[in-house]
This record gives sequence, structure tokens and C-alpha cells, in this order.
Amino acid sequence: MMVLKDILYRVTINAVVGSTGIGINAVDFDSRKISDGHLFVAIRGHIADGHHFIDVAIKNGALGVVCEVLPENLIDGITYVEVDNSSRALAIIGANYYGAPSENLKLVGVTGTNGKTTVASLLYQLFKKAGYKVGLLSTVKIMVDNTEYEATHTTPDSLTINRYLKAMNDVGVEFCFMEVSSHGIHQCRTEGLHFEGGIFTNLSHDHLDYHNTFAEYRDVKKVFFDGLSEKAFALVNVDDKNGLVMLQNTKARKFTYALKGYADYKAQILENQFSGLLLKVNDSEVWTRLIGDFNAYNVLAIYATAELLGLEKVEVLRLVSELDNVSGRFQYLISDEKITAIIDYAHTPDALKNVLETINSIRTKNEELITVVGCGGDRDKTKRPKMGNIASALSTKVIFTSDNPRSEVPEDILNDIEKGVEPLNYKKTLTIVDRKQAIKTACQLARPNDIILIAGKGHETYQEIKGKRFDFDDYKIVKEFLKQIQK
Ligand SMILES: CC(=O)N[C@H]1[C@@H](OP(=O)(O)OP(=O)(O)OC[C@H]2O[C@@H](n3ccc(=O)[nH]c3=O)[C@H](O)[C@@H]2O)O[C@H](CO)[C@@H](O)[C@@H]1O[C@H](C)C(=O)N[C@@H](C)C(=O)N[C@H](CCC(=O)O)C(=O)O
Ligand SMILES: Nc1ncnc2c1ncn2[C@@H]1O[C@H](COP(=O)(O)OP(=O)(O)OP(=O)(O)O)[C@@H](O)[C@H]1O
Ligand SMILES: N[C@H](CCC[C@H](N)C(=O)O)C(=O)O
Ligand SMILES: [Mg+2]
Repeated sequence: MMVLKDILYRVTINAVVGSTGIGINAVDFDSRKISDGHLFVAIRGHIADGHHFIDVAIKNGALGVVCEVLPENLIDGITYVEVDNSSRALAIIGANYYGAPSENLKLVGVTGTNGKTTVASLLYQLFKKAGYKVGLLSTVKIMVDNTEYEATHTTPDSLTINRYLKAMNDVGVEFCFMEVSSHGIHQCRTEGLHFEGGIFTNLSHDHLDYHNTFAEYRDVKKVFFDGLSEKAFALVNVDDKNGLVMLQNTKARKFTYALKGYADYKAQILENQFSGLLLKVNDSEVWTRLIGDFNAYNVLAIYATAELLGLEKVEVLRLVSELDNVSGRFQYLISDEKITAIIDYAHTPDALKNVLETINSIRTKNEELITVVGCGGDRDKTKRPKMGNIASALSTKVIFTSDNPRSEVPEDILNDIEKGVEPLNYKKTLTIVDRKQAIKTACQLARPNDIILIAGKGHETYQEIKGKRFDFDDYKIVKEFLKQIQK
């Protein structure tokens, strides 16, 4: 139980009707989850308007309502609080309700189009290896030190974030790494959090169905850096042309990293093979099992962050060399016969192209690159022929198969994908609807030193067909078919 007045601390309020001295049991923004003694926050959403559910919330037991427009009929005994922006108010309320948990640990946010999951997860791993209690909020999973929870979003809503941070406080977590998505920033999910630092990885065209223009998407990312305090650090990739934009108006201490240009943290790729990357980071050499150019950026960001958070340089270099693949992000295994299988979450044309180009830059011409890929059902159909085109152009063999068909007919999705294949690449392609059979076939076709890329589902542990979810794990399945794995 908490007094409403305390829950509203630091919320910018326009008007109050009723008493703020009442006790509140819980806070929610979904009328369906409201029961006796709760506070309901009405949010204007993309589909619905929470203001339409104020009555329902009160019927369900809400004692207080936070909203942008007061309802016409006010009910006696209910406290109404009018604010300019309910999403922002919710974030501050969430922090108050859970006791400002972000102030009791060192919270670092990672933003950018690609690499958020990789960087946040590897930082979690590195700090665990260094002996700390650590938290993680990521697309793949949520970790409260050693306890794992399912993630529904890349950046959860502000109440959920604060609830997990509080759970982290309860077990003595010292560092927490979280992904900060553009949707999250735009919907004020990270507002009111106390960040020790922010990392910017890169920016490319994405989510333009949500943010109208590229400039708008970029500026939303920048808002995150604008909100950091003087004590925080802002670490940006300056090989990306938007890196410096992120630093324009921040009060935070500014740090840069780069492979190409001048920066505070510099890295050079000395070797880039399927067994890993050899990097020169500032003046020291470091070996990592992670592969691909873009992981050189990720490793550099991790190195810099660990140093900025106070870890010893020598220790950081040792820990970096011990880091393991992130689930479903260029995750790989090498069989006894020296067949390399890579599992990657690339489920968009851009990501697929990026992954295939990276593999092609490492592999020698003698090896086959066999790609297994599909596209999800009930999602953007325009990406299908594009992905068909890219996969067949950049691989030596392709097996088109089902991703998550959801409610669609799998064969229809595959037809759309096949339409993108150039005639000269027809003979490279094969279609096998059943994903397990497709992976099996790729393993049978592969010869020593060949590479298999299984794209689209990454860390997912299910396949959704006709609305039903079945157990399915690309990594486990390929491991089964490519027996006697080296690592
Ligand atoms: C488009 C979008 O981002 N929507 C998010 C948003 O929902 P919304 O506020 O628009 O919801 P709405 O359905 O319009 O409802 C408005 C309000 O009415 C309330 N309501 C609704 C019905 C009812 O009966 N009673 C009631 O009170 C709702 O609880 C809500 O508060 O706020 C919700 C709570 O935080 C999110 O769960 C929801 O995420 C949806 C499910 C989603 O798919 N989001 C994706 C696009 C997303 O956020 N992705 C990013 C990362 C993407 C990436 O990097 O690839 C992420 O961070 O995960
Ligand atoms: N620094 C990077 N630059 C470019 N591509 C990257 C980088 N790091 C990872 N990738 C590739 O981009 C894809 C997404 O990586 P990751 O999941 O780490 O990013 P994310 O920002 O969390 O994405 P999402 O928004 O889908 O959660 C993967 O296919 C991965 O192989
Ligand atoms: N967040 C994305 C992930 C897609 C992953 C892919 N495996 C698919 O199911 O389409 C979506 O739900 O559209
Ligand atoms: Mg992610």
C-alpha cells in the first residue's frame, strides 16, 4: 500500500479532483488488470484509447485515475489526476511505486538499429564472469542475476522495467544492461530511469512503418542521449554518420569508438576467420570467438563500456576473450567434419544481406554457402521476394522453408519468396516446406569446410503454424544433424 501523493512525486500535474491522501495497492494501464484499490493510468495508444476504459477500470475497483482529459462525469470517492502526457506520468509513477530502483544499481542502455541484443547480452556475460550480480533486459530474455524470465518486448513498458529493476535491487544486482528501442523511447518507457551510461551502436533504415521519416527515427534515438545526466557517459560509434548527432545536446560525458575514424576507443581487425576475430583494441591485442566485422564494433563497445564502468583494462581484455556467442545472433558451431553452421535472427532483407555479406567476406571461394531461410506469415509481405532475391544471389545454394507461417498457408509464403529469385539463380534453389527437413537436407548437402546459414528464427524456441506453437529450436536441430560438435 502506498499513498497516492507519494506515487505522484515529480509527476507534472495539471489538475486534481479528489484526495491524493488515499492508499493505492497497485498501478496498471490496462483496465482488464485493474482490481480493488488500484490506480489506473489512461494512455492514448495506437489501437485504443485508454480514456475509453476509465469507467471499466473504476468498475473493476480503481480508486484513482491518471488521465490527459478528465471524464465528463466524475464519480464521488474516486481521485482524478490530469496530466499532459500519461505515458510520461506512468514512467515516473512506476519509478516511484517501485522505490526508484534504477538509482540503486548502475543501469546502462544500448540503443541503435542493430547490435543492441548482442552488446547488452555480452555485457551481461562479461560482468557475470567478472563476479558481479548482473541484470539484463533484452529481446531474447530478462535476467535478474541468475533467474531467467521471458521477454515480450525489446524494451518493456515502464512499469515492467521498474518491477524487474526492483527485483534486481532485492537480490543485490549491481549492474544492469538494457536494450532501449526506438519504440521504447518514443512511448516514454525509459523515462524517469537513472542511467549510468548510454551506448549508440548504429542507425539504418528500420521501423519506418512506425516513425514516419528517417530523421524522426534518428531524433527519437537522440532523445535518449539528451536525457542522460552530467554524471552519465554517452558512448557512440563515430564510424556511423549519426554517432556525433547523438552527442549534440547531451549533458553526459562524451566518449567515441570507431574502427575507421579517430576515436577515444579504437580497434583494428588483425584477423577475421570462422574461428574468431583478432583485434587490436587501443594498444592491446585481444582474441574473441565472435565472428564478423560488425562484431568488432560490438566487442569494442563492450570493452569501452567495461572500462568506463571501472573494470581494470587487463581484466576486461581477458574477459572479452572468454565471451561466448549470443543466442541466435551469429551463433555458430563447427562439426567434427568441419562444417560450420550459423544461426542468425536475420528476418529482414537488410539483416539477411548483412549476414550473407559478412559470411562471404570471411569464406574462401572453394566452400559452399548453403542458406536455409523463410519469411514469417501475417507480417510485411513485401520483404518476401526481396529476401528470396538476396538469399539466392549471395549464397551458393538456398533452401527456402517455413519460418513462422502463423495463420497463413506455408506454400503461399514460399511462392512469394520464390518470385524474387533471378532466373540465373533458379538452379541454386530448393523449396522444402518442413523446416526440420530443410535443415536436415542442408546438413546432408554440406561437405567439409562448407558453411550453413540458418536464418530468421535465431533464439526462438518455437514454430508457429496455424496459430499453434510447437517446440522448435534451429540451434538444437542443426546440432542433432551435425553430430560430434567441436565446440
Ligand atoms: C505499437 C506499439 O508499440 N504498441 C505498444 C503500446 O500499445 P498501445 O498503447 O498502442 O496499446 P493500445 O492497444 O492502443 O491500447 C491503448 C491503451 O488502452 C489500454 N486498454 C486497452 C484495451 C482495454 O480493454 N483496456 C485498456 O485499458 C491499453 O492497456 C493501453 O494502455 O504500449 C504497450 C504497452 O507498453 C505495448 O505492449 C505495445 O506493444 C505492441 C504489442 C508491439 O508490438 N510493440 C512493438 C512494435 C514494439 O514495441 N517493439 C519494440 C522493438 C522493435 C524492434 O526493435 O524490433 C520493443 O521495444 O519491443
Ligand atoms: N554492430 C552491428 N552492426 C550491424 N549488424 C549487427 C551488429 N551486431 C549484430 N548485427 C546483426 O544484426 C542483427 C541484429 O542483431 P541484434 O539482435 O544484436 O540487434 P538488435 O539491435 O537487438 O535488433 P532487434 O531490434 O531485432 O532486437 C543480427 O542479424 C546480427 O547478426
Ligand atoms: N519481431 C518480429 C520478429 C520476426 C521473426 C521471424 N522469425 C518471424 O516470425 O517472422 C515479428 O514478430 O515480426
Ligand atoms: Mg534486440
